[in-house]
Amino acid sequence: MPVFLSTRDADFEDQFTALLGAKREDSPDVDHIVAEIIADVRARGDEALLEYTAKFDRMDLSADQLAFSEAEIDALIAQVPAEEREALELAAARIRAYHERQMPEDQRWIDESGAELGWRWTAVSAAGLYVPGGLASYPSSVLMNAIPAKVAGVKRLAITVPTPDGIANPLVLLAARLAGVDEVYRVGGAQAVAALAYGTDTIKPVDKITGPGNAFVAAAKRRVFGKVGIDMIAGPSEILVIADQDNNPDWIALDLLSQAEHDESAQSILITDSEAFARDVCASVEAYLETLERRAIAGASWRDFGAVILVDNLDQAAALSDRIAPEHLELCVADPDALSEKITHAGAIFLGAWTPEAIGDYVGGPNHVLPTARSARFSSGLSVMDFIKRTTLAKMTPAALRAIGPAAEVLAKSESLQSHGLSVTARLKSLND
Ligand SMILES: NC(=O)c1ccc[n+]([C@@H]2O[C@H](COP(=O)([O-])OP(=O)(O)OC[C@H]3O[C@@H](n4cnc5c(N)ncnc54)[C@H](O)[C@@H]3O)[C@@H](O)[C@H]2O)c1
Ligand SMILES: N[C@H](CO)Cc1c[nH]c[nH+]1
Ligand SMILES: [Zn+2]
Repeated sequence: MPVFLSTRDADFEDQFTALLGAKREDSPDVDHIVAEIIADVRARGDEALLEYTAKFDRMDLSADQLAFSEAEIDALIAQVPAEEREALELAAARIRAYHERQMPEDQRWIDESGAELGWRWTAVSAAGLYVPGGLASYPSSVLMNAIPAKVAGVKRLAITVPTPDGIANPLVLLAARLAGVDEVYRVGGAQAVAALAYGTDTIKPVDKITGPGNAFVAAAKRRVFGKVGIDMIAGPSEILVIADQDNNPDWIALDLLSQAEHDESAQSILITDSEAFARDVCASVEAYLETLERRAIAGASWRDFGAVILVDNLDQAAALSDRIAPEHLELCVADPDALSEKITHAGAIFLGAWTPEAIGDYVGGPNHVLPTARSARFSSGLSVMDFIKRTTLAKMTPAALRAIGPAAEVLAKSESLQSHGLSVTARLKSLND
């Protein structure tokens, strides 16, 4: 059973704080293992990569088998049934259309001093896209990573994806082909992140690593940040559903289970103002757990990290939601738009009972790579912005330098940085000569 809290409980604040602090992905053990793996891949390159792949994914490869060849990709793609290809193409088109709107414009203007100022956007040169593949396979994540990168103009796209026991999902390769990915490597976990960051003989280093993954992948991304850019910490999935009693308990139960089934470390939370509805949803979750193929994973997640919170009103629900800062927030209430106005911290919001979170996972259009573990307080879901960077531009004229240069001279003096000041003085002096 998940924990059941009520804001009326005398110790609610303590219980809620304990829920927020629940250790799901930030464990020192994981970080310790990951640090060793990264150091080993840095030191031994492909050799270490092959050993970890044998250990964790049970595959004995040679270095020249790390990358999927074009012929292997062609053969796998040929196996994809038409229905799956069409669904993937629909998803790709919708994701592309959504992300094309995100591309910002360059700016350039002349201010009152006569200085010309601005900025321009350019893409990172090479991006490494982590596609999870341990407990489930994620063709949709290929699209969610690669399409924004392509829209941004990234020249080289490399995917790493674990293929446990050597089993590759043909749809992952088709998604890579559809999205214009250049290289696909059959490696996963912290070792893949290390290879993308530091490079090996086979995998050339990239400038930015994006994509979701389990606790090992999330910890590895944290550790390589600085050597390369990363998007965010997109770890084990989460859903928070705020629902009133006018909902079908089965629908809400399935929404909670949809994220619980990703990982034993996933987290599903229901906030409602109706105790009877909460009990109905819990009963429905238990009933579905009897039948689901992934009941072991979903059941463990619901038991260990699931929660039901009873509130007096929806304002309370919104305030608690902001403290949780969930990856996914479903608002199944009479006026979801009004409630969403009261929410500040969430990776993605799904408005109304007709918008199951799973639509966002596949075909809605917005990105499904989203911040987890409360990091929606300070980061956003993956977007075109993650693959571009801004370079500022400044162009002075003699008149502009005359107008603003003296202030620079004063500030340089106050910082005791003589050459800074003199570089301005020399130019101003030449104007007066
Ligand atoms: N937040 C998001 O946007 C988002 C999107 C999709 C999926 N996800 C999450 O991604 C995760 C996918 O996890 P997964 O496990 O299916 O695939 P994964 O590819 O992330 O992890 C598999 C790899 O983990 C490594 N690993 C496993 N056990 C290990 C151990 N004991 N020591 C060292 N390394 C180990 C192995 O190298 C293995 O190849 C789930 O948690 C899911 O919820 C999140
Ligand atoms: N819900 C995941 C993000 O947390 C994304 C996903 C991919 N496939 C299914 N779900
Ligand atoms: Zn999902």
